[in-house]
Amino acid sequence: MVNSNILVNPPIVSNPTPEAKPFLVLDNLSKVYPTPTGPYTVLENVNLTVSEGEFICLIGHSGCGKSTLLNMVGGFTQPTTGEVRLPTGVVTQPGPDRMVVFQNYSLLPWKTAFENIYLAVKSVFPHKSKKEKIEIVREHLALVGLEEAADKKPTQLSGGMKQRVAIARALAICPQVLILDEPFGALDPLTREDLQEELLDIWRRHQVTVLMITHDIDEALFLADRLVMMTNGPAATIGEVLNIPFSRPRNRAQIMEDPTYYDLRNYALDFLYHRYAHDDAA
Ligand SMILES: Nc1ncnc2c1ncn2[C@@H]1O[C@H](COP(=O)(O)OP(=O)(O)OP(=O)(O)O)[C@@H](O)[C@H]1O
Repeated sequence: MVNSNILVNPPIVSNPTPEAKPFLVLDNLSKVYPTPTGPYTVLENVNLTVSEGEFICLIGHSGCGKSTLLNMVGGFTQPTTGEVRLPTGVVTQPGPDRMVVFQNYSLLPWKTAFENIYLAVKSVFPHKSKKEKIEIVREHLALVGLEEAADKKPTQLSGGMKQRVAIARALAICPQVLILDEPFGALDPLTREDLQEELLDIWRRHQVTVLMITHDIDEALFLADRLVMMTNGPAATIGEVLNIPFSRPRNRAQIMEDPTYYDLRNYALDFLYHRYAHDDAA
């Protein structure tokens, strides 16, 4: 267990609403599921305002409702109360402006890497010429360094390569928000670190707004502008939001030499394993 008294410089804890212009707004969201034993409140009073191009990581114990929250942003499930807003309006259904990448890659196994991306591009840009669509696919395969693997099927790709294809497919249709549900959870540590660096590079070039679930505090501290820490369910909510002040582009070795890194890390660990310890995790 981590003792919060050991913090030398307490990290800056931000309010959920930054001063920058709001882009994605989670406004007083709650989610209640009907169950055989009565209504079950998963989330309550969730408020968060995200700026355009921000990188947000979400952390919290298993079952607290992180996926439920991102599913509401994705439009796959509707909030019981409150709403998710983008400048284009209230989110009521899935749309190409919000693309999701899951941990299990979700590629079509009978299609090649190229075809998996092409299908997504074709469905979102039906009016583009075939030449343009092929160009978009090639450009995005190159973005994730997979030009050579274009004709391989998912079974011929490693986990890291499959996840690169899934990210390329999501970005090829130019979403405004990229939703990542523990995208690197199934990867070995070295591949995971490579993909974190690639994701940061892609994010910088695409200027996409990212919401990412992770169970890994170090991953969140390397990637995010802000780390959203969830309380435990039932009726989970956002407990605190940590500002992660490291300048960009980030260098992992440099960050790990910075005492602030350990202040933030200890603070997040204390939140998860002391203040909001989970029965199974405490
Ligand atoms: N359709 C549903 N009906 C009833 N309960 C549900 C439904 N979907 C999810 N839940 C419950 O809501 C809670 C939150 O689930 P969710 O998958 O959002 O958590 P999570 O934080 O993403 O978990 P993990 O980190 O393990 O993926 C869990 O208790 C889950 O059992």
